[in-house]
Amino acid sequence: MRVIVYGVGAIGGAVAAALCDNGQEVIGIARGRMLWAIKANGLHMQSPVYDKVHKFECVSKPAEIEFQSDDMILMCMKTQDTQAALEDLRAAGVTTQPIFCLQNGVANERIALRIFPNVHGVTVMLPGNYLDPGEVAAFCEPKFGMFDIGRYPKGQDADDARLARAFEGSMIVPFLHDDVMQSKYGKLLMNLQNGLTAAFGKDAEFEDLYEAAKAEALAAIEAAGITWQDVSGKSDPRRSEIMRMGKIEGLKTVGGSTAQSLARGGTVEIDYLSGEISLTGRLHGVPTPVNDAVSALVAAMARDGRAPGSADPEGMRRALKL
Ligand SMILES: NC(=O)C1=CN([C@@H]2O[C@H](COP(=O)(O)OP(=O)(O)OC[C@H]3O[C@@H](n4cnc5c(N)ncnc54)[C@H](OP(=O)(O)O)[C@@H]3O)[C@@H](O)[C@H]2O)C=CC1
Ligand SMILES: CC(C)(CO)C(=O)C(=O)O
Repeated sequence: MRVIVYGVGAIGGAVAAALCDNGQEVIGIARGRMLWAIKANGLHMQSPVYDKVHKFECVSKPAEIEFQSDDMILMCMKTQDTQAALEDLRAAGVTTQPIFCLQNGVANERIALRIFPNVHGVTVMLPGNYLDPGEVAAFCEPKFGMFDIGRYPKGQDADDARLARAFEGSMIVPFLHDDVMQSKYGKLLMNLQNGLTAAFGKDAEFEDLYEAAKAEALAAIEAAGITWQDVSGKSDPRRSEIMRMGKIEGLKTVGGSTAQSLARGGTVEIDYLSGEISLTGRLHGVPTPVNDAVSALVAAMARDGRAPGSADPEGMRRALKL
């Protein structure tokens, strides 16, 4: 059994490191300078209690892999890159192998299920950082983080158990879940902070905007009849044991995964985070002005190449009359 880590960045890097520690056969798929750095020097993974370099096979696209029926495929790219990545898997001959979506938001599983029959969701609770090509970090201790794992749209099966076993005892703690999308909706509510952190900076005051975005989200998902599970720090008792925020000497983060995308330049995932709430609201007649404004602002910042933290929360409050 091999584990294909598709999209080696912050999360894919942490996952590859945890699996390598467990003696799993890992094949990474990466691109750009990340690919060349891993090929040349391996992947350097750090946490407050961890500092290792891992060497594993890494390729530039699925077509370079001869897929086997018992391979597991872990989707670790941002949602805006999912469709193209799935098409490359199909072209490379993937059929019934399990596709696990280790991604924020709730859109990936549905996108994957159009193409592949065996799709699984994973809620990723792991603050990860893509520092530089070949360099990734996770800021929690004692573990990098924890995953809820289950079949999409519901239930759990032997492939979920196989993935959980692959992580058992590693720096990532796996939990099997009967209704993983409930957990992923709970994580989506937390990720409504991603756009705010990206726009205004991780140390800015925007609690009022987050609370307003969350209230809209709760109204929209209730109108849609969606049930969710609170997996936030305040409510999920697993977090305090497994993942406490720590420090890594000499390393700083610009913020969550969306802020990191802005910092590196390129595209952002915001339409599948705040934008998922706008979509749900529009489908069910619930206004979502705060989430609409956050998506529009962060998309514009990405388009214009603006740095994370370069927008002013007062401007948004004024525009929204908050
Ligand atoms: N970072 C975090 O703390 C957390 C992130 N998540 C979620 O995990 C997912 C991944 O996020 P994260 O790890 O931060 O993202 P990163 O951008 O750090 O890593 C994704 C990597 O995948 C690469 N990639 C994208 N498409 C392809 C492709 N077709 N072939 C090869 N490589 C590809 C990207 O390349 P390129 O850079 O060139 O685009 C990038 O290097 C997202 O859904 C995110 O929301 C969930 C919890 C926490
Ligand atoms: C909540 C957080 C910040 C870390 O788990 C995240 O999901 C992200 O950065 O996208």
